[in-house]
Amino acid sequence: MKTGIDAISFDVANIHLPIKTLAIARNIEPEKLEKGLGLLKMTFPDVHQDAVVFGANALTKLIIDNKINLIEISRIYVGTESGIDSSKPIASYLINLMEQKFGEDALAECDVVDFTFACIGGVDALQNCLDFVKLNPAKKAIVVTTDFAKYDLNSGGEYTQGAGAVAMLITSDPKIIAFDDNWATSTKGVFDFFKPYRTISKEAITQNANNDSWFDNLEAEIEIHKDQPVFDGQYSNQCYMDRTRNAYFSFKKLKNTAETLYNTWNSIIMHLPYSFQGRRMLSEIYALDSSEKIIADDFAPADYQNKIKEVGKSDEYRKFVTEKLQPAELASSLIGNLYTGSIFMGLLSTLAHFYDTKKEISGTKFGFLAYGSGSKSKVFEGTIQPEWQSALAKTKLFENLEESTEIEFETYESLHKKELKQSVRAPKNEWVLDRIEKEIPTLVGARYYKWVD
Ligand SMILES: CC(=O)SCCNC(=O)CCNC(=O)[C@H](O)C(C)(C)COP(=O)(O)OP(=O)(O)OC[C@H]1O[C@@H](n2cnc3c(N)ncnc32)[C@H](O)[C@@H]1OP(=O)(O)O
Repeated sequence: MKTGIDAISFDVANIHLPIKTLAIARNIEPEKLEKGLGLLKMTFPDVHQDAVVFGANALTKLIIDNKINLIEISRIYVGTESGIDSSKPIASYLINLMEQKFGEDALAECDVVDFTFACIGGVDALQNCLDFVKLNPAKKAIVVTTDFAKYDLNSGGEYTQGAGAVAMLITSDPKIIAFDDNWATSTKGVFDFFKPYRTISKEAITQNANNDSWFDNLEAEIEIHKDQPVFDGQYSNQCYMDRTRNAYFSFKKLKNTAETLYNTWNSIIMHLPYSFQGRRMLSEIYALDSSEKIIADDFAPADYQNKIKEVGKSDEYRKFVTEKLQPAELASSLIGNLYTGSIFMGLLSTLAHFYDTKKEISGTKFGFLAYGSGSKSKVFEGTIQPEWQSALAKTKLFENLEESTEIEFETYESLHKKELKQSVRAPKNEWVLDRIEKEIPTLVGARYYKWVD
């Protein structure tokens, strides 16, 4: 029996800053961001949007577009690293909103939970739901990945920001992609990127202006959880490379194959914190998994990185990137980082590209290389199913991304500092954050959302 993704939908922030505008304001060469990292636009949440809003919108679209009967859904598992609460999961908010829209008690027996492991939490949720459906083939599950990839102003991560969600229906006999049973994992506990609770003075919060006004009543020194991570960019790249390489070669062992694995994949879907991360990180695996290219015996360890760089710049590798990686990069260039959703947006981007260019990919294999800081990689593969095109007909990814509204640099900065009070784009047919409770002691901090027609 096959298990996999039967339907997919998304919701991304529909306002953006051209990356060139940010580059000029920050005194960075635009070519570095555009040609070096593959960035074109950076999406950013509007005043009424947060991770719950994106997740709820993607989920609502999935339900409506695919006429899902909610009684059939046994699980809604959320991958996120943008939790708005240390106790109440985003999944609990989603249940409430879906019941508001589709009827009280529609999900009363549905199991819901959040999975958090940086950017790989959505893949963990997927793997769990696949196992569940394998055991219960008549049942269905939904995976929602939702995040706001927010970095400090002027930081090295600022130009990789983005926001949005991807939702997927997981069933037996899926229409889009069926996953194989082999999954390889590589794990190591490191501090490459994390979001710790930090003790911070009230003064510092006010200077940062990144606070909500209800902090005003707190003591001078408080412990807060910031949306923005503490990170070491180059070290996080090294961890990404080390984990994905180890998981890739474990996967080869699991499959017990001497064949160059990536040659068996029509497309390669990787976690893309920015568009060109995959192509910059994969050259090592590309070089190592083919005896003709290099293998450690051919050169001293000191030559190793140079040799990898050389391979990465070769025409052969460029051709490989264009064929196998570029379709996944297209949406990332126009959106930015989606954290848990990035790998699934890469899948959607690839499918939408082949759909728009009318390429038949049914029966081909896709390879997946997932990564989450902290750190963990999972490598797995799936086969595209005969009905993938009909399942994708309503998604219209690139048409939707074209409708994004450009914002000025000043608007971006005031959104980042939470100074803007009125939405840039009036909401329509979507969930919005209505208010945060500030008065009632037993509800302080509770977030309330509403649907806007
Ligand atoms: C969150 C996670 O997923 S962990 C894994 C990734 N880590 C992150 O996303 C953390 C947040 N982000 C960051 O810290 C940073 O944005 C990073 C680490 C991703 C990038 O760091 P930077 O210092 O900005 O860029 P870096 O020097 O690594 O690369 C710039 C690239 O642009 C190229 N470049 C520079 N100038 C130009 C130019 N004028 N024209 C063309 N290319 C240029 C460089 O050659 C280099 O590419 P190459 O190494 O492939 O040759």
